[in-house]
Amino acid sequence: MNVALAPVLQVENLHAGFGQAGRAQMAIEGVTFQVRKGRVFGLVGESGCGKSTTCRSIIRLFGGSPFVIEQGQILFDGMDLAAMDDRQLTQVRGRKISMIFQDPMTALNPTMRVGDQVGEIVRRNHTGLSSAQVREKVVGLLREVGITSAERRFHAWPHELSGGLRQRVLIAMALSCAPELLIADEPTTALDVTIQAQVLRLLHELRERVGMSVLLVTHDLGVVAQHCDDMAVMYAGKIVESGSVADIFANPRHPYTRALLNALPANVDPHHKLEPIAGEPPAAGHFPAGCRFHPRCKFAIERCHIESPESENVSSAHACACHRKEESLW
Ligand SMILES: Nc1ncnc2c1ncn2[C@@H]1O[C@H](COP(=O)(O)OP(=O)(O)OP(=O)(O)O)[C@@H](O)[C@H]1O
Repeated sequence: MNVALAPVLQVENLHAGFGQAGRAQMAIEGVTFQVRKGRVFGLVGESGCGKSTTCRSIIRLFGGSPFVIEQGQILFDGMDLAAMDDRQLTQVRGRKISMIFQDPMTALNPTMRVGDQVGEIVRRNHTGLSSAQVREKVVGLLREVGITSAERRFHAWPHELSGGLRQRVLIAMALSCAPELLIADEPTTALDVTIQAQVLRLLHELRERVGMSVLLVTHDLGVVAQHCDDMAVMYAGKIVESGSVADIFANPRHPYTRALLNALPANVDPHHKLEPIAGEPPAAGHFPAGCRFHPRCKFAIERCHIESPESENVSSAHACACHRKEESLW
């Protein structure tokens, strides 16, 4: 086996949702995927399909909302994170797995200078450093994420930095523990397009330089095409298609993936009208019977209304959950 491609994270048949145990509404069901070592894995889908819930389940960060993992395993470094209690998870969270979020402003403390905030994390991860050593390490991290004049910016307040710089500060914090896995939940959605590209390029570079794996959440297939190696498409709490980015872009097998790809600007033929997917994705608690995509699917047949399709391989590293995945529909 190629050791470089061994999975660093394996999520197996994960069922999780919000509410009290026994009465919780499942937001994700049967979610299975692997993030391989040194690879960028893209999790893509429309708003509300369960991308954030999947990521947050891994490190169980829900800002106090009652949350239940009903079934499944989250295997990381030989441990099952789903079976760990909070105290055990603290040893993993922010040490071996770091996470960055969509809005870099709310994730920073507005009353603390950025250097001190990064320093706090450095101290936590590297005990026994002198103040001068902490400072040196912070400045090094700020430089590593491409912040120029790092010594000066050490003393800046978060509000003095642009959105792109703030996201870089958060990436510096996430990197201070040299994580094996970085979970980035829509890290660039709040940023404008040029800054988005810079931050994504930085993640890509770090993956190569530091060798970490990245789980990147996005609703943008263009981002997946440019920055990810492997991907999964989510719809209504389930993964409908997964595999290498090259395989899925060349040969999408799920009508939902196909529709998302059709809507990519580069694929839109100027002579044909863009066909958006009619209708809205259903919210947790309102999933239809059968295939969850069938009310919006122009290829749906009787079976799709009744029977939920299992995810099955269409080639060695490409799986799809659609009753019609083997047919030539397009
Ligand atoms: N704290 C919460 N309490 C109850 N339900 C929630 C909570 N957070 C999310 N949900 C529900 O779980 C489902 C999945 O939401 P989630 O945020 O994971 O989707 P998403 O794909 O990440 O969407 P977005 O791109 O908008 O963040 C949705 O139906 C949502 O309403």
